[in-house]
Amino acid sequence: MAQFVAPSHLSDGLYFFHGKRQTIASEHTFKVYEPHTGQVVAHCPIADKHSTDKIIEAAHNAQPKWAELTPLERGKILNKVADIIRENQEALAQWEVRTNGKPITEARMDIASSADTFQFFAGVAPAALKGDYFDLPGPAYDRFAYTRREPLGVVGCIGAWNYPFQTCVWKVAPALAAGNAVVYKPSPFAPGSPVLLGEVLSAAGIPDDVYNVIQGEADTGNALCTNDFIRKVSFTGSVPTGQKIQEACAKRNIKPVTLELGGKSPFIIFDDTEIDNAVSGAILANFLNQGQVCTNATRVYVHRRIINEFTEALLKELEKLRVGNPFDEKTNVGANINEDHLKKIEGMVERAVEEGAKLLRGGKRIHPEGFENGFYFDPAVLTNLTENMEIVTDEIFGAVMLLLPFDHEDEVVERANKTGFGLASGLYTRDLRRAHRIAAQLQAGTVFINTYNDTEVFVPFGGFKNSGHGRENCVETLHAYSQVKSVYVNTQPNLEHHLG
Ligand SMILES: NC(=O)C1=CN([C@@H]2O[C@H](COP(=O)(O)OP(=O)(O)OC[C@H]3O[C@@H](n4cnc5c(N)ncnc54)[C@H](O)[C@@H]3O)[C@@H](O)[C@H]2O)C=CC1
Ligand SMILES: NCCCC(=O)O
Repeated sequence: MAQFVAPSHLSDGLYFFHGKRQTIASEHTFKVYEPHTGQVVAHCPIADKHSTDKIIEAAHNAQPKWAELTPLERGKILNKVADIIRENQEALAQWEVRTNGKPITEARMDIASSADTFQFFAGVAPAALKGDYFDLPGPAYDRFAYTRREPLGVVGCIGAWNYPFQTCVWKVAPALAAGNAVVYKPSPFAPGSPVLLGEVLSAAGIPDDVYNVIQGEADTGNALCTNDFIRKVSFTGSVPTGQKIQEACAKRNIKPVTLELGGKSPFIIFDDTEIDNAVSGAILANFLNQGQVCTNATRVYVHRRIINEFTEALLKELEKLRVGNPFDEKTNVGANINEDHLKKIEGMVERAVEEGAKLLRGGKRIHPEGFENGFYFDPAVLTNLTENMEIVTDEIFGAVMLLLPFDHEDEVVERANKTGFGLASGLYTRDLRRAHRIAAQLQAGTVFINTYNDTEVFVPFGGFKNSGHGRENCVETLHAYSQVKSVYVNTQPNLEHHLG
């Protein structure tokens, strides 16, 4: 068992199988960018169907031995994973910044919470992966039934790029705790972190081929979804890709899917709110991780009576915002994931302004000194918007805050729910009765009251409506990575059996 030492570069291998970092031969590659410098740091080979199938087959062969361990035995290994992550928090966080461009202060939190995730699933698995017992007619010791909770086999996971390490952990920790093997395909925009996780898992004692990383784009993802050995797919990404994945997972054999998809969350600020608190909440809800958070509350509804005061306080607070070098401890907003994504956000802001929106600040690419080629965007605040503008209806996935006035509670709830998405929502008020009345009406998987963007490993996370189905981060997740077998028992098989 090798000790985990964070590598200084990953260009020698962005695959993980047979228990170590590897590369493969391939005719096709994609470029790996470092968002904060804008430099290409690797050319990653793309796994075709043949390579994908081979790695999945090895996982299929390795899984039964892992499944033979009891949940407690597996949990001991997963607790070691948590320990190694904590011991290497700084090195892993530095890698996360290089991979994704986010501020180091945020990356540290992502890594710390990933350790908690392994610890949580290690701890709950022995109690949660349990069966039931049923009496059948006759003496209880002659005939009864019981259930067993068994792993599914090999689970295929496909991730987005905004939380490269954490997204991977949210899938891998429960899947492994339940006794499955995993084949993970990261986003080609942030391929490194799951490979580092592989090295951590091996150092903790996860057997070879139980955890694997393959690389590629849509074709590789599709090869994963349509492989017969894959018994479940867990996906984090956009709604259109989620639709394709759900379809692909029904094609060759029926695979259950967990879909964590996009959002367009509303954030409602009532006129009884302490303005400074609401300003901090709105900034957290919009500019965390450069605005690249699925739960982001871009639609900020502010009561008309306080919207001027709120806007003034917000713009004043945003004068302190520091955009730039993500390794600087004082930076609040780092680099966007890549140039195309940055252009997409700029384009949405430009079109909104052409349609009549008023840009109050930011909204353009910037080139901080020393990092001129990095993908930096000055967070935007827009007002003078209407509900049917593209920027108000479509997911932006960038640092753009939209200010929309409202007059009445019923009106704002209706506007908040008028979207196909249903991932998250938030509200600020001092009136607790109103807060819970609205929480009950909002069509979203998570509601934040006087707070935003909290995620705890023991609280369910997932979407309503087109934002997906299934939950991560809770005991229920373990059930989604396992299946129930019912066993009927007759301890007296020699007794005469009566039909009917
Ligand atoms: N609900 C949630 O927990 C989260 C949702 N997201 C959502 O993810 C999106 C941003 O991430 P992106 O990487 O741009 O999403 P995306 O949907 O473009 O890609 C996600 C992953 O799917 C793969 N993929 C693309 N086409 C595929 C296909 N046909 N078959 C199989 N795999 C395929 C990509 O290579 C990537 O690994 C946003 O919509 C965001 O809201 C992001 C993070 C969390
Ligand atoms: N820590 C936030 C997770 C949500 C997301 O992946 O966008």
